[in-house]
Amino acid sequence: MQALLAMWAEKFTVYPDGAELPTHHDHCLGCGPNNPHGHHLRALRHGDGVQAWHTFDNRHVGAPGIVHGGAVATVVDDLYGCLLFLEGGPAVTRQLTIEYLAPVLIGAEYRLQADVVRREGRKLFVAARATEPAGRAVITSTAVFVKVSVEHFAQGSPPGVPAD
Ligand SMILES: CCCCCCCCCCCC(=O)SCCNC(=O)CCNC(=O)[C@H](O)C(C)(C)COP(=O)(O)OP(=O)(O)OC[C@H]1O[C@@H](n2cnc3c(N)ncnc32)[C@H](O)[C@@H]1OP(=O)(O)O
Repeated sequence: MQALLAMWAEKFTVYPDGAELPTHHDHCLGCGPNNPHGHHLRALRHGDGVQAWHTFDNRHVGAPGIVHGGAVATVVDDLYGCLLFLEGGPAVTRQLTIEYLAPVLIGAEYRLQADVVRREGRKLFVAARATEPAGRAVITSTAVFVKVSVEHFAQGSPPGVPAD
């Protein structure tokens, strides 16, 4: 676990505009390339925020043809987690809200954008949206993240080690 924490710490560096941001780790449900249940999200720096183009597949279906709301929340939460790479240190989700404005469709590509709205002590207030190619927003979101030390994550087992 200590090696993983050290690797995370190295990811909090400078990323130029347009650069692809790193994954949190290989098995992350949002962005990990080696999680077979995951979303494999890839995020880019976009100005002071992050953006991603994302297509949900049938592993994340709720009503037929429509993405499960929890899957949408997972991806938005993870996109905020990518925004942290621009903040210079880790934080965790304390509150997450999603406004589901229109169904998110399986197989359709959406543009996701997340930005820091304001910083207050150890709190980061962030906002995100997903839009169709034509520009209509299908979800909007706000969240409160709380900055933590890298050691916060030592509470869990390393990925690949069964917790049960
Ligand atoms: C690359 C590696 C990185 C790793 C990245 C890993 C992958 C990222 C994935 C995406 C992100 C996630 O899923 S993260 C995983 C899901 N989240 C978690 O597991 C977090 C679980 N919660 C906790 O561990 C704890 O509650 C903490 C550490 C967040 C905070 O605990 P605490 O220190 O006791 O503080 P707490 O009382 O809860 O409140 C913290 C501050 O937030 C304020 N606060 C609380 N609720 C609200 C609210 N709704 N709106 C405004 N403010 C609020 C409080 O007033 C307080 O302000 P003030 O008094 O400070 O002013």
